[in-house]
Amino acid sequence: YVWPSPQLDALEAQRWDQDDLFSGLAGFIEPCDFFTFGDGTGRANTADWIRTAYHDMATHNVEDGTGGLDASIRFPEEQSRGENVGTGFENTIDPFVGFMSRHISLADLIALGLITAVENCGGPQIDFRGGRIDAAEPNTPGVPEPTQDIDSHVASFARQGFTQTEMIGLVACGHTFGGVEHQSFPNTVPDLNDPNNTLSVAHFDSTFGAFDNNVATEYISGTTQNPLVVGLNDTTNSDKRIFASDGNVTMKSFASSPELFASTCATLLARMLDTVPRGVELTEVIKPLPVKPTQVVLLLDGDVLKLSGLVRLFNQSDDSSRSVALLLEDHAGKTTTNVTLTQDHISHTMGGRIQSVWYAFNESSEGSPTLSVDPVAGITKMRFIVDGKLEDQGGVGFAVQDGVVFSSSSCLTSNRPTTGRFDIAVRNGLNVSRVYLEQEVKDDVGRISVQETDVAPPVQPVAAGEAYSLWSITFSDENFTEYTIGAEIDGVKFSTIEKHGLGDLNLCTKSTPQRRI
Ligand code: HEM
Repeated sequence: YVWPSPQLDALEAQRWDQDDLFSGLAGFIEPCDFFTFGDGTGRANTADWIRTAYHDMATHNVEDGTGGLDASIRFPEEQSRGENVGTGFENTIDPFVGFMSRHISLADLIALGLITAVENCGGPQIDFRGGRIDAAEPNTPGVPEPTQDIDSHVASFARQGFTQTEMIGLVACGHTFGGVEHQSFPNTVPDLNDPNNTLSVAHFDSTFGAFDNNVATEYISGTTQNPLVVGLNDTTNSDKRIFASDGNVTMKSFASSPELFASTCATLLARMLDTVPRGVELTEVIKPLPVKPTQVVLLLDGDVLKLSGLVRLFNQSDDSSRSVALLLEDHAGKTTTNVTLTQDHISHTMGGRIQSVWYAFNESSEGSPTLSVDPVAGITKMRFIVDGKLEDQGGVGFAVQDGVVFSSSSCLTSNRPTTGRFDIAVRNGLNVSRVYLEQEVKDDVGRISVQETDVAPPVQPVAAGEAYSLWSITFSDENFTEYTIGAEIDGVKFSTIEKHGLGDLNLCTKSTPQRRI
């Protein structure tokens, strides 16, 4: 895709900046057997995340198109069903909710949780598409349980959209992580009395925090301790029935080839994540942009436009001799700025297999982290030159919108109660039909939408330098909410990326009057 695209940019960051400051779930699963939810050992967040994705998806019905990966597992009503025993779902959803935004649903985060867990803990790369929609209500029950017989399991996976062979694959791909906990399944797993496994979790294989084919090699060699294969209670030995249901052909192939196991899991897990209710349209597979501007902020500050941001070079070594230059093009088509950028930080993805190097939009590490641009000339696009090679998305450049920007003349009119004025600078000569503040709000089932508050056009134009006029709105805000700025320019909606809140503003002083023409 071509940058900027607000939703794809956000999904791309969450998917490919797995351990970065701004996004990334990987911090919750380092090391891979890390467990954050309550005291005790033997469980791992990775396993909870993978099981959550499966149980959310497993309600799908291919016939009527209902159910699927839609975060319906967040509803207490669904979590309290016998088929969803345990605390793993809460453990998964609690931290994920903080990563939701207008562009990323909880269901997308559940999908990304599985991908991050598998990729960061030794597994293959999994294709990710975004655009899942969070359900408004619980789905019909439908998660398979270990007490059911093989015919029920085959029928259950068929209802979810998977063949018998695919069922064997999916169960093995999931059960390379985690295990069965005594508290949830006391008849399958006894109290283990193990000081290194205080939650008494009988693991499916000897490496419960890692993706590998041990679940298959140990099963085929007869050394498996999988509690759903060698459990004392044969009624709950569902993995035994499933794995053996094709005469062990599939499990033998997994045991003899870690590569085949990994590639089969990559395909099956991607399909599992893309199993969504009928009518939901997923995006294209989110590929990493090789050169990606991020956190790009343009503000009007007095008589200058200030540009700040970062550019990420994906899959690059940490090379101090690399040169990265930023070129800015103005409304007349001229390149007005050509600065050499400084390295800012490094991030990793896929468990350290891929590294990204980030450069900040400032000329030196000591300088201010912004570039000044003449507002009259303005800015229309960015280009980068990396070690002499032009990076401009095949000629289109990286478009920057300078038509409607936040003005740093915004200030607090009163501290108690908190009342403030947002000044929004609108470029003269543009066809701007609306300016509004955007606030992310949650509905009564936790889904995020955007609430718009119109900013009335000024009664008389208020000049802000030669190129801009100010539209202002005064409002009180007890909740210190943050807003993005939205506008309709030539009938097309646009939003700033950065958020502003009254909490960030200083008290208005006499030196920030509004000038009138
Ligand atoms: C017939 C199908 C399946 C049955 C009967 C089944 C059964 C179970 C049971 C009884 C547990 C123990 C849960 C606990 O102790 O709280 C479990 C755990 C787990 N299952 Fe499955 N499962 C099935 C399919 C799958 C699939 C398809 C996946 C993923 C692709 C999956 C992923 C997991 C994971 C990761 C855990 C470990 C959870 C943890 O350790 O916290 N399962 N499964």
